[in-house]
Amino acid sequence: MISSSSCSFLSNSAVAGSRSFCGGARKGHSSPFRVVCLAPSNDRNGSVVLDSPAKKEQIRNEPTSPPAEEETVSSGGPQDVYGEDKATEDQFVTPWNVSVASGYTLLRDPHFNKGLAFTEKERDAHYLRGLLPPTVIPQETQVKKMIQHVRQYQVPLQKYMAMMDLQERNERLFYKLLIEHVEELLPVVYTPTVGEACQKYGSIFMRPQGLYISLKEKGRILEVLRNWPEKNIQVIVVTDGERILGLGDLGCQGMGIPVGKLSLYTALGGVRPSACLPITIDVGTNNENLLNDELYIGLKQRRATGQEYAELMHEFMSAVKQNYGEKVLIQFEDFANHNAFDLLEKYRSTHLVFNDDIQGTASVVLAGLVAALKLVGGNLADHRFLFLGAGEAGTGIAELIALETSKQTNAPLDEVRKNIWLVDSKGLIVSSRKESLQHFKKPWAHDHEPVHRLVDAVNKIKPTVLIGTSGQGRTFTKEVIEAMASINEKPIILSLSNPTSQSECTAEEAYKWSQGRAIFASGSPFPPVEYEGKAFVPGQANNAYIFPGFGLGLIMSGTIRVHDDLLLAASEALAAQVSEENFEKGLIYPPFTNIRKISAHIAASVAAKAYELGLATRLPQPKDLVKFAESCMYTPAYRSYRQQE
Ligand SMILES: NC(=O)C1=CN([C@@H]2O[C@H](COP(=O)(O)OP(=O)(O)OC[C@H]3O[C@@H](n4cnc5c(N)ncnc54)[C@H](OP(=O)(O)O)[C@@H]3O)[C@@H](O)[C@H]2O)C=CC1
Ligand SMILES: CC(=O)C(=O)O
Ligand SMILES: [Mg+2]
Repeated sequence: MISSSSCSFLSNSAVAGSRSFCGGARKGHSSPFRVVCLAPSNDRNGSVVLDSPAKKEQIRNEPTSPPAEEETVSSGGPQDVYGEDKATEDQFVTPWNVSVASGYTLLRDPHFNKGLAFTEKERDAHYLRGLLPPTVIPQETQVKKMIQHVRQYQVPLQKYMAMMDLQERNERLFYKLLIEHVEELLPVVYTPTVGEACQKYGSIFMRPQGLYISLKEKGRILEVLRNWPEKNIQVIVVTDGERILGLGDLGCQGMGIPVGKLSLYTALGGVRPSACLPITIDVGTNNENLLNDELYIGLKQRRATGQEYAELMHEFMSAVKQNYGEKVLIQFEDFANHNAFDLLEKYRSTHLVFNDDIQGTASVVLAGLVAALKLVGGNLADHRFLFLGAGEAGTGIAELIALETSKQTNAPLDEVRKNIWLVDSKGLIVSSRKESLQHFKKPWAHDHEPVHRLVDAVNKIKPTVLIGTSGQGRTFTKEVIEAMASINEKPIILSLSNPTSQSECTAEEAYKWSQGRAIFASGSPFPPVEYEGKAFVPGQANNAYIFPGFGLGLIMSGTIRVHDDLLLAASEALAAQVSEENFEKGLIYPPFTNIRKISAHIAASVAAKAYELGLATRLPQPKDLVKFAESCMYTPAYRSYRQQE
């Protein structure tokens, strides 16, 4: 056996950042075991050497006779559109090599396994002969095979499990499949199916994903972070599981959300999978079913609150900064609103933090509204907004609309807020309720008599835009939609709550009850609807449009703090991606098919704004930020492995 550090290509820093699964292999298997190095390796100029696209094509066409390994060209860097994934690292070129075990262990390492795509030469070089059936198939064929495999399942959760299984076996194939079939597979790895997966998380997973930090680890969180095998982390998505989609407190089982969001960071935004870290903070759960379930995987105690909660979170935030530095992005996801706003407020000036439910959602909805104005006319200031739901998503969106309107009109924020109304579980938010309101609702308490029912609020406020962020399914009733349609020629109706079961109305209901006049989008996807012989394609208003590109923009520019203007920049970039063809179909969001291109534009716009505000630390500023963003993106094509001499 040769230890990983004996690889002559490995510099000290590369050793620190490399994955070595040698230890596991030693314990588990007695198969031949040696160190191999992956191309890329470094040429003398410090640039990364990769196989050329032409050579990759040759491999595809002639899988049984791979070209000589010496035929390599320089790649990576800004010219290499979607070519390599190194540019999101801290230095422009990071000299690294990775050591992996060969043989049986290599096949069981999801980061490096290629399955039947291992070439004849690789099979010889890496002790794989006999461990695989004799056929060699290219990655493209593997993708075709896998999509057929996923499609054979009728039950969404089975499709989800097939995808997770693939992710655990062959990471690059997982991402290639997801990228190439993004419209079809997004509802499988993300909402709505991820909601059901979280509900059943404890029983469907054989192998833990991500990092669990519970109250038991108090005082030792830095130690726990150091147990994670990757060192160069760029994005952490963290939840405490208290508000998972619209499904409530799922405790430790909320882990499905950070895992799913981070797979979108990679597939949609091109952030390297090894730079992504899903974390669940387990402070207990108030979900009685879970507390009484002997198979529940989390802490069986009621949720810690107050000082105990704050101390654990503070230790976590400090440990993250200590371990990964100032520039790691921490995305808060699906915290309950009584913690979410406070955490964002507390850490926004000391850490690079972003709350997806408050800020990402706001940015995506503002983009959809700006696009919708092209269909309905007028400026933001000409419209009146009514929300069902005044929590993270509702007040986050409301605040960004107000900010943008105020910038456009030079009117004070307090003045423009008066055009925006919110309804919570107790009715319309009005000034007579102000004393008892949570702090994030107070700015929305306008003078009005109390109104209890949504339909009455619609008839009294006469909104042009109705937005559902209540987490309560079927609350946009026939009466409500008909009222919107009687007030507006083209009512804008957004049912943002997830998963599908919690959507305020279905696409079919929105079109049917508005006689085909609604401009509709929903948080979870609905299939196209036919109404009176006309096809309607509903859009998906989901923060998945924003956070991957937004995060990439922060990372590639080395931005150290999130500023509201960055959210506006992301929003503007997304709205600009809606084409005439999309508008003709009534769409206010572009299709997800082009999401990597969209993400590159969002990233560029966010980075440009960060440079303008002096928040970006990566200097000099690249000239063409879109190209730079594209060059930073991870691509899941297999790499050629070569043996160490
Ligand atoms: N499409 C997307 O990208 C996103 C969608 N969402 C979805 O939005 C929903 C809400 O999330 P979030 O804002 O974080 O949750 P919060 O818990 O912060 O807010 C929920 C709000 O809905 C109100 N509410 C609950 N029941 C009713 C009811 N019957 N009538 C009127 N209002 C009601 C609550 O009222 P009260 O304050 O009185 O309790 C609260 O104001 C979830 O389903 C989530 O999945 C969230 C983020 C992004
Ligand atoms: C989409 C999302 O972030 C949510 O529903 O919570
Ligand atoms: Mg969320």
